[in-house]
Amino acid sequence: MDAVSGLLDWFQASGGFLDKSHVGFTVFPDCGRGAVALQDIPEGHILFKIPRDLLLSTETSALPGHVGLARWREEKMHVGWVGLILCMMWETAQGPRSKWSKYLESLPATFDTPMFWSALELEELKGTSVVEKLGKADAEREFREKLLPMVQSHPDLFPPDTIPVHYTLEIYHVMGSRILSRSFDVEKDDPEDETEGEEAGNTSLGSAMDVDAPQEDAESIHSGASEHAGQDEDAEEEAEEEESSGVSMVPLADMLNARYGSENAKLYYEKDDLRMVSTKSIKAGEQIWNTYGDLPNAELLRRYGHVDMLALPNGDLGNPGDVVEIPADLAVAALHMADSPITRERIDWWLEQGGDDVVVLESDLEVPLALVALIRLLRLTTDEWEKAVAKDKVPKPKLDDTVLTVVRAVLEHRLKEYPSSLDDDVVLLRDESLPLNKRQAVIVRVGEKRILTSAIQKIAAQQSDAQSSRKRKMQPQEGAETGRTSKTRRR
Ligand SMILES: C[S@@+](CC[C@H](N)C(=O)[O-])C[C@H]1O[C@@H](n2cnc3c(N)ncnc32)[C@H](O)[C@@H]1O
Repeated sequence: MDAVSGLLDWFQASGGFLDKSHVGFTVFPDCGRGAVALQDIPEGHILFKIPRDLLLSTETSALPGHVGLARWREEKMHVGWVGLILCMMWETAQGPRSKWSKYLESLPATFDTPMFWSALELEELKGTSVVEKLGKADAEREFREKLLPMVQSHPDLFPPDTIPVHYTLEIYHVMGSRILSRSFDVEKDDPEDETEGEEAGNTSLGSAMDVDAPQEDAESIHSGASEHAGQDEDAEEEAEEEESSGVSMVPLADMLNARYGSENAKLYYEKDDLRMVSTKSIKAGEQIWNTYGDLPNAELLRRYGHVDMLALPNGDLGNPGDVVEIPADLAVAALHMADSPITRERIDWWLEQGGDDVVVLESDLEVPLALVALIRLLRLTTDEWEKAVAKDKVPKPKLDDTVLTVVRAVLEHRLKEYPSSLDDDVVLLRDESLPLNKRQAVIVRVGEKRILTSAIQKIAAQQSDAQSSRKRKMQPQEGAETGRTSKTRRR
């Protein structure tokens, strides 16, 4: 725990407050370092406070000022995470001269996240959405096209002999992963905002983890993190609007682990500091958990490198937050429609109307309404389609038997995207010698396949009920016959 005690000394010497009588830090066997209650903690208790100037961001690092703020923006260093990554590299290169050297030393330098997996390991994630979301190629493009030119054109700030030591692609990925797994999106301290103390600013947006508004009016907004990777031209233009300067590394707050449904502490912001506050009473000896937004295992693995395994209501082990992402294109395939200009036109219109290109099936197994609306749109006759466009109206998500049959076909197609069967994967998980990355990949697939399989079974049951009821309606009704018979008899 040397790294932690050094970090705590630095934290307190730099103006941070830690309630040492209530909060300790230790290593948990299955989640690494984390916080523990040293005595019973009531709800609403301040566990620690981080002065805003201890946050590490493009606002607090001196680097953007040294480069020149105009140049920084011209080179688009304020878009995405590349600017913060460069600040973290530069602060590390400053060694003990950096205010954050003790903090940076304490951060992990290796990760279990799929960003660092081999091609063979990534194969295990086939069928899940993890691989396409990694954005490794786009991240590396940012490194080559934005970060390196900036570094090479400022030998005063980045001496050439330090480039192979501190500004490599490998370190770039490590810094990106530190941000992905540990940053917070912190609302700027707005000098225009005249309100005092607790009324500071607006609610922050979500980054790796959320920071909430001041406790009284705390209202959490979960929004996607503006990740450094995967930004195409359009997204980049949008991102320009969305400045990334609030994305901050927050010492100590990033030492808390999280598990589905276990949150008992949360980070709030005030005008001058951020505060980790208990959101429930916590018993002595219990872990102090933050929340990462109760994410599905696919996202936990991609961002944090771990998965959640809890007892589910049906007795299985898994993550209640698991979901299956279904590309809208699968509806086209399930309807046996050709990938023609006509089909493309409808899909493009769907997207223009605000429809998503991916629909999400959750563990409640409810058929996603967006999928129903999309299927109905694709099935419109030419006349109906033209009317829908003229009225600017996407069909209502009415689920009838025909649409249900297509939904089932979509889910069956989706299930086939995984190379192995659910049963095979369940057997695989019994093998205790399975390497960690493979085990986590199998856990992700199993969670998703269980949802798909159960949803298909549920639809099959609905279809067979509907079929039986149709048969009953078509057959002469027994009651009526009996009635006639009895009438006849009576006669
Ligand atoms: C914000 S940091 C928390 C502190 C971290 N445990 C450490 O040792 O520095 C997030 C990282 O903690 C680990 N972690 C958090 N919650 C976990 C959990 N429920 N199970 C396993 N690992 C977890 C993951 O490695 C994740 O990337």
